[in-house]
Amino acid sequence: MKIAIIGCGNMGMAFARAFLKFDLVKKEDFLLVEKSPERMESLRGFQPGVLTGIIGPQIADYDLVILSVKPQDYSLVQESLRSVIKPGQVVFSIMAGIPISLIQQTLNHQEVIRAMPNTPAMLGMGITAYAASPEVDMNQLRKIENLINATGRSVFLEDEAQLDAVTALSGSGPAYFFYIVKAMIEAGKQMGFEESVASLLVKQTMLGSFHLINTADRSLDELIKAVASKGGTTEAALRQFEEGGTADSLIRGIHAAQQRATELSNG
Ligand SMILES: NC(=O)C1=CN([C@@H]2O[C@H](COP(=O)(O)OP(=O)(O)OC[C@H]3O[C@@H](n4cnc5c(N)ncnc54)[C@H](OP(=O)(O)O)[C@@H]3O)[C@@H](O)[C@H]2O)C=CC1
Ligand SMILES: O=C(O)[C@@H]1CCC=N1
Repeated sequence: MKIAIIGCGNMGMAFARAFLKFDLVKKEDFLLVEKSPERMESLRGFQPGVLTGIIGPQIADYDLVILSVKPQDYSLVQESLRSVIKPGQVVFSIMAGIPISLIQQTLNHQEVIRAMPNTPAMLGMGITAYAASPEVDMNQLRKIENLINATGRSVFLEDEAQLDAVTALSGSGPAYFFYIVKAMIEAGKQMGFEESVASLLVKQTMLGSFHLINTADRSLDELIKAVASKGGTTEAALRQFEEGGTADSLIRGIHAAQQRATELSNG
């Protein structure tokens, strides 16, 4: 399969590297389009078949065109892509918020898949939800699913509208996790630990706790209860979180992310 990637930043290259790792695509079968001169320079080491700063007619030679620019940059991309894209090519967008119908309309092109991955895709541990226009056939869809699975796990959504919520939950989710880890390390520093020690204590706690969630035959409430002894230290912390509205605040934040995804679709 020959793949063109437009916007070769964090996510575009996470996908490219995952495809390479599983031998799904050869290096010479990549066309990388990147605007940033610094990024272009670093992409030379990847040795793609074609590395360019502009969208040109050679795009028509590629089976799949991945759109991985920021949603705000899409209007410029569509202006040049519209005249070179050909029927039969599949457009695969990971841009937050931009609906399939808008991509179809702006590119005058019907075969479109919209997906929402997350940064653990860089390690092959991502989760990607995706939806497809009816014009994408089963054969195309199967090939795309194989590609996505090189970056981790995947969920097909019948209802594209759910992708804004996916964006808020798992797309942005890694940042929420890092935010909580950072706050815990900060608390450790305030209590007198070197950053390295605080970091080790917190990271290993998160890793072990994650495995407990995944393997222990207990609900989250039961897992919390098993840590929080009556009248003990954990209860003191949880009481403070409740009084400060920590869980509510996280939930409100996730709704705000969903709202922002919807705004991005409106330009
Ligand atoms: N980061 C994440 O966790 C996730 C991101 N996404 C989505 O993925 C997309 C990319 O995000 P991310 O990889 O983080 O962004 P990056 O900024 O890392 O990468 C985007 C790249 O596209 C370049 N670019 C902008 N305009 C053009 C153009 N016309 N032609 C070619 N290249 C262009 C940018 O250059 P310059 O910097 O000069 O503008 C930049 O290098 C976004 O739409 C985002 O919504 C989805 C899921 C998770
Ligand atoms: O913050 C963003 O807009 C993108 C989408 C999901 C993660 N990053």
